[in-house]
Amino acid sequence: MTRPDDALSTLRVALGERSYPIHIGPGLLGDPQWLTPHLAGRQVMVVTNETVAPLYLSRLRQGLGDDLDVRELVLPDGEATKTLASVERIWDALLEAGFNRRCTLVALGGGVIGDMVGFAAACYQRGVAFVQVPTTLLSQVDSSVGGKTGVNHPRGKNMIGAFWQPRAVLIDTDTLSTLPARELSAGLAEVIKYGLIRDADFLAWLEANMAALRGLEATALTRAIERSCSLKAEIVAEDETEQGVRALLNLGHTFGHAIETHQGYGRWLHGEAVGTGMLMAAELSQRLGWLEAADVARIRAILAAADLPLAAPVDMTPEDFLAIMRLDKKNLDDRLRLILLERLGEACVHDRTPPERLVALLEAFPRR
Ligand SMILES: NC(=O)c1ccc[n+]([C@@H]2O[C@H](COP(=O)([O-])OP(=O)(O)OC[C@H]3O[C@@H](n4cnc5c(N)ncnc54)[C@H](O)[C@@H]3O)[C@@H](O)[C@H]2O)c1
Ligand SMILES: O=C(O)C(=O)C[C@@H](O)[C@H](O)[C@H](O)COP(=O)(O)O
Ligand SMILES: [Zn+2]
Repeated sequence: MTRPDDALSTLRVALGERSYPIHIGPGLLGDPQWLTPHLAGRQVMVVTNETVAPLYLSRLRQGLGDDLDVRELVLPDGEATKTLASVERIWDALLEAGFNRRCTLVALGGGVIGDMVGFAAACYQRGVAFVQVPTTLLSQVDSSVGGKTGVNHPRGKNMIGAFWQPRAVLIDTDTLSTLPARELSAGLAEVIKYGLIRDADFLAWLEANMAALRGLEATALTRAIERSCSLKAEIVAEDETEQGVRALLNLGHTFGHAIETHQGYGRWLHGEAVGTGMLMAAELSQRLGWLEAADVARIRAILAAADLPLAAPVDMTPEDFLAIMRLDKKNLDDRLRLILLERLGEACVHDRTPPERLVALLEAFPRR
C-alpha cells in the first residue's frame, strides 16, 4: 500500500533513559520497516484471536521477513477469556517452540490480547520483548500504551498483572474499517476520558467532531488517536507505575470495573462501563459542589452522542457497587480513592468522599 508521508506520525513514550515509539498511520501492518526494527532476535510469536486472525494475520506476516522463526497462536475471543489460563497457553506455546529470552511476542488485536500478551511477556523467562499492534479504537488510544498488563480475577478486573512496557506500538488506522460500531463507541469512551481529565479544548473538539468519528472519517480518527496517545504518553512519562498522576487515567473505572465484574466479564464492554462510570463520577462531583449542572449535561450529551449507555445495570444495588469498589487497586488504608472532576478538563484523586454522598449517588443514579 502506498502512503503519503504526512499520513504517518510518530510519538514517543519517554521513561527516564528509555523510550519507545508509537507509530500511527494507515498501511503499517504489511510494511516490514515498522515491525522488524523492534524484534529482539529471530524468534517471533504472534498472538491474536479468532476474530482478528482472518482479518489481519496474513497482512502482519507480510511485515515479517522470511529469515525469522515466526510462530502463531490464535486464542478464543472475548473479555471472559482474559484469564491466567489463556496466558498459560501463551507460555505453553513459547516453550513448545523452544523460544528463549531473545524472543519477541507480538500482540495483534484489542486490549484483551494486548493485556494478556504483555503479561505473558513480563513473566516468560522473567521478561522478554513484546510489541503492541492494537486493532480496536480502545486499544489504539489507551491499552497499547503505558505498560499496564494483566488478567481479570472473578472478584475484580485486572487484579493479576505487571507493569511491562512494549518495545513499540504500531497503530495501523486501516484496521478500524472492520470494527463493529458498538466497539467503536466503547473506544470513544476512553477518548472522551482524556478530554475530561486533561484537555478541555480536546473535549470541545470531540463534541464538534463526534459524527465524523462515528462515521470513521480518517482525518478525525487519526487526530483523536494522536491526541489521546500523546496525553497518555505524557502522563505515563510522569508516573509510570501509578504513584500519583497516572491514577487520573482511571476516571470512571472504579464504578465501571464494578459494573463489568458484577455483570460477568464481556456482558458490558469495558468502554461502555467506563462511559457510565464517568457519568457517575461527574454526578458525584456535582453533588460535592465542583461541577455545575451544565457541565454534567455536557458530559451526558457527549456520551449519548457516542452512543454509550447512560444508566447502570438494573440489578446492581448500591451495596453491590460498594462491595466491588472496596477491592479497587487504587484504595489505600481502607479508604476509597475516586477520580473526580474539579472542572471539565481537570480531574483529581479524592479519598474523602463522605460515604452518605456516595451512597446517595448510587441510589439515585438511573438504572436500565
Ligand atoms: N492496559 C491498559 O492500559 C488498558 C487500558 C484500557 C483498557 N484495557 C483493557 O482492554 C480490554 C478492552 O479492550 P478492547 O475494547 O480492545 O476489547 P477486545 O480486545 O475484546 O476487542 C473488542 C472486540 O473487537 C474485536 N476486534 C479487534 N480488532 C478488530 C478489528 N480491527 N475489526 C473487527 N473486530 C476487531 C475483538 O476480537 C473483540 O471481539 C479490557 O480488558 C480492558 O480492561 C487495558
Ligand atoms: O493506563 C492506565 O493507567 C489506565 O488506568 C487506563 C485504563 O483505561 C485501563 O482500563 C486500565 O487497564 C485500568 O487499570 P487498573 O489499574 O484500574 O486495572
Ligand atoms: Zn480503561
